[in-house]
Amino acid sequence: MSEKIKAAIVGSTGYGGVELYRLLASHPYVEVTSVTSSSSPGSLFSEGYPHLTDIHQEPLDEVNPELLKSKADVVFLATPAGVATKLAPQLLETGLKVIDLSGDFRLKSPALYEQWYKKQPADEAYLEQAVFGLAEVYGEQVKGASFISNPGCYVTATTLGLVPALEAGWIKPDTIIVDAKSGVSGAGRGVSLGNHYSEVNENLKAYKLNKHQHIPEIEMVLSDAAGEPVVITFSTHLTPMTRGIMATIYAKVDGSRSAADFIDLYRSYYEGRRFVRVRGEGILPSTKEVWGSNYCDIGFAFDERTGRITIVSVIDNLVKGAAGQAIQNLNLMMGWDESLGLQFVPVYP
Ligand SMILES: NC(=O)C1=CN([C@@H]2O[C@H](COP(=O)(O)OP(=O)(O)OC[C@H]3O[C@@H](n4cnc5c(N)ncnc54)[C@H](OP(=O)(O)O)[C@@H]3O)[C@@H](O)[C@H]2O)C=CC1
Ligand SMILES: CC(=O)N[C@@H](CCC(=O)OP(=O)(O)O)C(=O)O
Repeated sequence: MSEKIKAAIVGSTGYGGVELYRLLASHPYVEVTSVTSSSSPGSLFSEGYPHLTDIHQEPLDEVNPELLKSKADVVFLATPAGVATKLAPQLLETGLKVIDLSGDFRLKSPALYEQWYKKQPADEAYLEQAVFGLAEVYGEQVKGASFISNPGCYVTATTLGLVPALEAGWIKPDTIIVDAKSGVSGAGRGVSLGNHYSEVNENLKAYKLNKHQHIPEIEMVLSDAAGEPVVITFSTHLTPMTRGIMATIYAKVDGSRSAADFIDLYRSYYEGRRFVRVRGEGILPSTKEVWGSNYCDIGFAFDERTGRITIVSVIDNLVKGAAGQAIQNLNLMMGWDESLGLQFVPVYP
């Protein structure tokens, strides 16, 4: 390739945005030409993030579709829910490609978005246009698309852990329970009572039980895989760690299957997809084993007494759960190898 494509990051001062910057900085075919701030345009990126001193020198741009069009080919939106609803259509109208990391275009039903996000939904024509970028499941639809809605972090860990079993009809859809845990960076950089140090440290908190905004998104993917409506019990917990999501998933097995059968099924489903690693028998993944990487690692335990399979799926929420998967989607959109710029080893310990 002779020329790099130019990328802009809106919401660069947040955790998803700064992670996009970190990963794109070493992408062989991408140059970051604009990082924006809606609240402090003109200031330096390194003022808010001193680790970027001498790495990024230009002032932050304002969020202006015409300016972005003049500087970029593709725009990543790492903004809170409700921002992309209006901004993404404006950017698409200028001819830019858009990858939205928020929940604004994931649910195809405006009523469902309003119900779970308590915000005004996007225009239906754009909801239709947005391709849901769960790369290992809908990668073929991502290829050549110009507008991607990147999946939620919990959604990525949970659905990658369930889709092969549901598609194969190996688990009973009405028995699924997901017990998920996230590191605090999942809540973004903004401070709130619930995520400051003394509230989180040495603490484990359940939150948004049966009310989490990722529930309809997970059910959308699982229903698609099962070929019938699926509803789940989904419980989220805040853990005293910076990065990482673990989804521990329980379901009744349909028929007679062992953990080894599940391992074979998942290895065959994800064959050729380098970012899903299926562990061997008796080996369960932990969040640190994917830290800083784009991997989703999956392991199994089968309980013969109850007939239940336990599936453990882990990701780094900021990489596979956000920026990494967004770049994986850019690679697929552009017809490149999906792993470009993402081929790094997890940070350990
Ligand atoms: N954190 C995570 O692990 C994940 C996050 N996501 C989603 O990605 C998105 C970003 O999340 P995250 O980075 O954690 O959030 P942060 O709160 O850390 O950052 C969001 C950034 O958006 C910018 N912003 C706020 N309002 C506007 C606006 N009206 N127009 C333009 N920019 C605005 C702010 O920067 P400024 O004021 O400088 O403009 C802010 O820094 C969210 O939708 C989130 O749900 C998805 C998966 C995982
Ligand atoms: C730890 C924590 O608070 N995590 C956030 C994840 C938010 C997120 O990623 O939001 P959308 O994908 O819906 O945009 C939460 O549970 O709401």
